[in-house]
Amino acid sequence: MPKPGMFNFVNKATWDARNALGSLPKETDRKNYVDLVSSLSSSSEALSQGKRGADEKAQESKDILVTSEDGITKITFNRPTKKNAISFQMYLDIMHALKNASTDNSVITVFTGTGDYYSSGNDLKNLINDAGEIQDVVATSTKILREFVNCFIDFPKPLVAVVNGPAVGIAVTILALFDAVFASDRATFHTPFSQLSQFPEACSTYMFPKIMGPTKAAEMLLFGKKLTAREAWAQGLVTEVFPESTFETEVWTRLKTYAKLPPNVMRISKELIRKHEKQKLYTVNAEKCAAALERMPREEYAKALRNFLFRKAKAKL
Ligand SMILES: CCCCC/C=C/CC(=O)SCCNC(=O)CCNC(=O)[C@H](O)C(C)(C)COP(=O)(O)OP(=O)(O)OC[C@H]1O[C@@H](n2cnc3c(N)ncnc32)[C@H](O)[C@@H]1OP(=O)(O)O
Repeated sequence: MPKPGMFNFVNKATWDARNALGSLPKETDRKNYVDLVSSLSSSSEALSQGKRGADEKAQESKDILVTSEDGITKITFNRPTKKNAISFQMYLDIMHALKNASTDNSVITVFTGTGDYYSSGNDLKNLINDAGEIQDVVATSTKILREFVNCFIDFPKPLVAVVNGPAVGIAVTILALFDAVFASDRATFHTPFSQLSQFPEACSTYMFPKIMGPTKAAEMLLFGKKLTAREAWAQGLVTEVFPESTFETEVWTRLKTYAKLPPNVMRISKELIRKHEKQKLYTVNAEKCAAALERMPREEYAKALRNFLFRKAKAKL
């Protein structure tokens, strides 16, 4: 083989390395190569395990709790004083937790909330700065949102929501990407997007009509109708509703049984279920994000935000 040119970096490096070996017998050359690759792969595994361990520690932020027990990784919205509203940091922590959960030893992954709420959705204060001024952070939000939703589309193991109380906004829409949704009869499901001058996210514009039919989906996504747990079950968004008094015991007993099912077959079945939809879901997610960036009526949005942020002060007047 003639010596490759100086800008042909990879081939030149290969050529130089081979040349340096001189006339080594082919078999010895092959064995050395296999030994080298084996040593590299075991050290890179150790490195990634060490890194994963460090990541696990890093993700123990106070607002998102991650625990793993009985084959179940539990991701908890843990910001009860703010009704578990999801801050920017929490979106990042959840993505991190999902990435770890996809490769840890657990069989299923579960989301739930601390306190009386499951989650009040996006933290509306994500969009204001320390001085209380509304900022145009739509571009940043859109980027995080797209990656966040893709993590749910791609999540390879069974994903279950244990909806312990009211859920609002993105905490509701994302449920359509879960494999099972267990709700307390105290839970409600509210998507006030028009009231907030926002577009429905998390592929709900595609998944909700598919799950509940277009008119029921429009009732939720366009008109912001709040559903009770039983209504959400009747529309197919919720798998099963449990009485509040026995909710935790019944649900966790059930989940522990599910976590004993063979993990590989569940993972492959989930892949087969989602396979034909994946491309569509990525597209819908990207389209919603592009619409938020380019077509969001910012004045209406700012007004809706101001109404929420200053509602308590107004009520006192
Ligand atoms: C990366 C970005 C991605 C963007 C993705 C977009 C998603 C869209 C959505 O999720 S839209 C949905 C947004 N959520 C809401 O509109 C809910 C707003 N909150 C409320 O309407 C009410 O707070 C309530 C109905 C959830 C609860 O009412 P209640 O009267 O029982 O309690 P308080 O209002 O006093 O709430 C207690 C404190 O919690 C704060 N809080 C609650 N929800 C949010 C929230 N979503 N964002 C920010 N803060 C929230 C509330 O302000 C109180 O705090 P305070 O005690 O400091 O006043």
